[in-house]
Amino acid sequence: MPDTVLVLNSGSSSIKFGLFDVSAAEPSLLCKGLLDEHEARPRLVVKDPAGEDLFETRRDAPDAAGGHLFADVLAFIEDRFGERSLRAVGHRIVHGGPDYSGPVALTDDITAKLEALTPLAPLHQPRCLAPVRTFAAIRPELTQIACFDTAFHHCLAPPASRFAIPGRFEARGVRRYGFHGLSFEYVAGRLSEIAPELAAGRTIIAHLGNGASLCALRDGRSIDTTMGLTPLDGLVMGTRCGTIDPGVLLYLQQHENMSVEEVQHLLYHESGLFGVSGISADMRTLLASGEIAAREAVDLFTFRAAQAVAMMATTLGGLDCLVFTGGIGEHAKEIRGAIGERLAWMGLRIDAASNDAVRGRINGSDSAVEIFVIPTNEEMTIARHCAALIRGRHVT
Ligand SMILES: Nc1ncnc2c1ncn2[C@@H]1O[C@H](COP(=O)(O)OP(=O)(O)O)[C@@H](O)[C@H]1O
Ligand SMILES: CC(=O)OP(=O)(O)O
Ligand SMILES: [Mg+2]
Repeated sequence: MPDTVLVLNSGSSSIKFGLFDVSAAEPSLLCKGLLDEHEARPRLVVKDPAGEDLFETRRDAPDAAGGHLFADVLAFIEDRFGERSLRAVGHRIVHGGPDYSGPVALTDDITAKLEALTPLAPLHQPRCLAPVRTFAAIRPELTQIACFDTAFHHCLAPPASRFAIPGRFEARGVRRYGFHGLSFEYVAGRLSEIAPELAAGRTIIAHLGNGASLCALRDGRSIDTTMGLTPLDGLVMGTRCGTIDPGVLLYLQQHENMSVEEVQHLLYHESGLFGVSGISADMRTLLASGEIAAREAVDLFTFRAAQAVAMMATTLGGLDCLVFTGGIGEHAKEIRGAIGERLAWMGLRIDAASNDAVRGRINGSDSAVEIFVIPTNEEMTIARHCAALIRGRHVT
């Protein structure tokens, strides 16, 4: 019977999971799946590592953040892999606040502390923590481990970590944290395997998914990122506005008489690609649409992403390597191509034929910057951290 770890990745647009065998030095995937709560009858789908269907079940009605479906996942695992195989559940927790620079075994107190960070990640934190509460209720003896999106950026230092507001707020934790760290950590590791000569260089990883952010890395460590105190800052996202004049928020409250809750809802749920296009938050839908508003939303997305690459390159003092990842970064060649074109002045050249291929190195031979597409795997990062933690030798 293998030692296994169940990994949950609750993102803003999906809940994914993976079951990993952690008996060997490197975790290996046993099965993966998706909890789809968007349908009238929530659905659990489990596939083998090659993507072949293993199991599917539906519930009659939606429940709180897939609670019953999490119990179904446990039942499936115990049925398939034996009752005592599961050593821990590892969770992607989006906000770790100022205290966590690495993974931590969850207690009720820590979970409550993380719940208190909900105002700083209202789209994510409740979705990440709901399964923690569910598992604690149905399997109180099970070890649960939090792995934070913020931890990879814990080394951010001034001036990159600061806002230009009075220092007393920084002392209270109002600073740039950064997110998508589990993804950046995985991709940085893959880059050092694929192109070890670039590992010590100046790299930007563009995680372009439903949420989107850039990370500037030197020597494989984060030195700047586009998200800040919250995952609202930076790039244009599916339904989030990204960087915005803070005066807009004051205007909306003072002149549009919007409440704090209404402004929050507007910026997290009704803005970004969805708000600008008025059509969809989904990049696939926008790229396939003939509507002008769809094209304008896509244009704004690539305009702001390219601007942000130049900004991160300034932090790095130049650029050796740009990596695309996330649902859009991995699959939307049009978006990679448009960002590359906007950065031609920096010497970036994307090779059209390589860009059409799904992954790998995509720069032309005349490019001043190496450009890659590397699929992310946040679940693998979590599995590695959990395996190290349960073996009692965790290093961050
Ligand atoms: N083939 C594709 N072409 C363009 N966009 C795609 C493609 N596949 C996925 N995407 C986009 O990726 C985004 C979702 O990214 P993903 O990283 O899966 O999301 P999440 O942040 O929820 O993990 C959506 O905007 C989706 O349209
Ligand atoms: C932090 C964040 O934006 O995550 P996601 O991409 O899953 O929305
Ligand atoms: Mg994601």
